[in-house]
Amino acid sequence: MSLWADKYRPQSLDKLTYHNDLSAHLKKMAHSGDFPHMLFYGPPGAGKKTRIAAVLREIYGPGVERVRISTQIDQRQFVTPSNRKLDLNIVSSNYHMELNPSDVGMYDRAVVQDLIKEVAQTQQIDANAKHRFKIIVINEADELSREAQAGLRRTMEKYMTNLRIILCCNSTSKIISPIRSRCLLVRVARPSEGEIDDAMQAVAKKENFSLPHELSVKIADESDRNLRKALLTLEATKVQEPNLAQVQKIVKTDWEIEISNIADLIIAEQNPNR
Ligand SMILES: Nc1ncnc2c1ncn2[C@@H]1O[C@H](COP(=O)(O)OP(=O)(O)OP(=O)(O)O)[C@@H](O)[C@H]1O
Repeated sequence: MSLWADKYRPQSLDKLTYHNDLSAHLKKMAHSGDFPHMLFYGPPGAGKKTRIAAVLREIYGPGVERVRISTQIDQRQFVTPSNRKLDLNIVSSNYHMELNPSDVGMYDRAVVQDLIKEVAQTQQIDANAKHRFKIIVINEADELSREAQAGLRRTMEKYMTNLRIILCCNSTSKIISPIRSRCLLVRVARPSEGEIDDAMQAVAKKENFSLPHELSVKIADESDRNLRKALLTLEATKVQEPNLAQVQKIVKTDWEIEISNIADLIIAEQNPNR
C-alpha cells in the first residue's frame, strides 16, 4: 500500500494541477526536436520530481508505458582509487537514468563521469524511439562537489548529440555558472495555499471522504506550502481521526514529533552529556 503522496502523484503534464503555463511550456518543448539540458529548482515539496517525471513521459510518448514497466532499480558498485567499495542506487529505463550522486560523497565526480559516459556510449536500441537522446536526471544536484560539476560540464558538451541532462535541486546558488549557462532554468515555485487545498480536495474525493475547507487551509498553512508534507499530514490526520469534521489538532508527521522531542531534550538540560 502506498502513501497518498505517491499514489496520487499526477503522471502526465496534462494532469499537473498548478503552474499551468509552465506545464504548457514544458509540453511544447518536449515535442520540439530541440530539447535542452534543464535545471529544475525550487523549494522542497513544490513538485519538481513530479514535473520531471511528467516531462519524461511526454518526451518518450507511446514508449512511456514501457518506461514504467522496464524501469528498475539497480544497485551499482564503484571501486574508489583507494579500493573502497561504494554502492549507489540507480533508477533506469531504456530511455533514462536517475541518480543521486551525492550519496557517494566525495567520490561523486568519478561516479557521475563513469555513468554518463556509459549511457552516452550506448546507442538507443529502440529504432522506433522518438528521440535519439537519452536523459540523465541528477537529483540533489546542489550537493555535487565542484569537481563533479566541472566534470559534468565537460561531459555535457562532449555528448550533447545523444544525451540530455536534467538537474534537480533546491537552489541554483551552488551550481557552477558554466553549468547554469548551459541549462534552461526551470523554477518550480511553491504552490499557493489555494492550490494545495485543491490538491488535497482532489485526493479526498478519490478516497471518498469530505475534507472541511477550514481544516484543509490549516494543513496548507502549517505545511509551509510543501505539498508532500501537506498530503502526508492529511493522511496521518485522517488515520487518527476518521471523522475530519471533529479534528481539533492536526497530526504531525513522525519525524516532526521526533525532532521536536529532541529539541525539547536539548533545551531542558544543556550539558555536553545530553
Ligand atoms: N502539479 C501537481 N498537482 C498535484 N499534486 C502534485 C503536483 N506536483 C506534485 N504533486 C504532489 O506533491 C508531492 C511532492 O512532489 P515532488 O516529490 O515532485 O516534490 P519535489 O519538489 O521534487 O520535492 P523535494 O525537493 O522535497 O524532493 C508529490 O507527492 C505529488 O503527489
